[in-house]
Amino acid sequence: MLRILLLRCMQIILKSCRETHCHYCFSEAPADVVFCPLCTIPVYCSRKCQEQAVGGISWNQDTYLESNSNAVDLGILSLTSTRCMAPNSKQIAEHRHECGGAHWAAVLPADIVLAGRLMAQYIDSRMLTGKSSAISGPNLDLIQHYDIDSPTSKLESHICAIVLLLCLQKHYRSDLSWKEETLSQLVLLICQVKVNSIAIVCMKSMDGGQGLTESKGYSAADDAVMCSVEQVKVAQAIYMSGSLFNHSCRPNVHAYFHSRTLFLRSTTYINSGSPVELSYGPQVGEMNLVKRQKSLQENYKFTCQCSSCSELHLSDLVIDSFCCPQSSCLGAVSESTCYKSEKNCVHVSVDESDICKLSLPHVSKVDEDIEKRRQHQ
Ligand SMILES: C[S@@+](CC[C@H](N)C(=O)[O-])C[C@H]1O[C@@H](n2cnc3c(N)ncnc32)[C@H](O)[C@@H]1O
Repeated sequence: MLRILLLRCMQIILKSCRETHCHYCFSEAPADVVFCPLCTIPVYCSRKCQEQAVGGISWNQDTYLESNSNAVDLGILSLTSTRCMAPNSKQIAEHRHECGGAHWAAVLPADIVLAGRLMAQYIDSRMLTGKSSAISGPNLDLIQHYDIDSPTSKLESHICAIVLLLCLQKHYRSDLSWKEETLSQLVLLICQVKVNSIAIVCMKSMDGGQGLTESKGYSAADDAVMCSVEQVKVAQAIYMSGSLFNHSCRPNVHAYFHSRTLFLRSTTYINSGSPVELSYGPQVGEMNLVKRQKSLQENYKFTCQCSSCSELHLSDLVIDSFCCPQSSCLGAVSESTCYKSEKNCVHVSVDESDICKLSLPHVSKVDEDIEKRRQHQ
């Protein structure tokens, strides 16, 4: 079995989970949450998570904000600024640049704040190595679709990049000099985040229990209870190597998360030289071909060319089908495919090697049968 652990990453909690989940490890937040000492945006499940996200804070009268209440006046916050602190350790705090000043991280969309975190990580690592002059942007080896983006989407990326740059400049103040191309680098970064970010999901019990992670599993037999669980999107992340995997509607690896870490586990034997493909969402058996293609186009802006989309699968035929009313007919008949089929047959590829032929009943005969049944009732 193939197991891959992917670490190099940057994450951001989704707005819908801001008050219910830890902003660092994404587990469900306990009743006694820990707040960021400098602003009211994030909550953490423990001091450890808070320190990892915020870093060491030097306390003084100017920087301290009473933030142990979510009801802090946003007007006051937006007027309050904290002194920019250069990173002084190897650990780069992901949230520090979002603290103080305008409350922008709570307002901008998650993917823009994520792009801001990547930019801040690049700046902080340069400052750590003493290269704080002439900031441009990180050179990430990630695909982007700027060329095919709609004019509205391009405009949105440009406006968000301008706002983000102003926010970052406010945080870093005069400690840095910015290159002219920084703005276009930020547009590029935003486009890369849009194409490559992965949704972090956790399993949530719908019976009011605690959130479950997939690895713990849940055995109804062991516990003699039934439990309904649902996948909940809690955060959005960029994993540098995780972003290299293409989508397949019949993936050969399954992605799951432990806190912030992405794991991939093979679900089938993968031949040497075959691509390792995961699912971005739609899968054969869950949605028909048309719906899968539509979902990938709408959410990820590409036309799926995976092997499963190049041929018709049995499940694509039967998933939205009617059950055949003829007792002698084994199959389920899809309304659309029935009329398109030639000589009253549909050719179905069951798997790559096996092609089977489904016989369809004559529509007029079906009508007769239905009429006969009505008369019997
Ligand atoms: C996260 S990237 C995957 C890695 C990318 N192929 C690369 O070379 O870096 C996602 C992009 O890859 C392409 N892609 C991924 N799966 C695909 C598929 N099944 N069919 C067509 N294009 C796909 C699309 O352009 C999509 O926006």
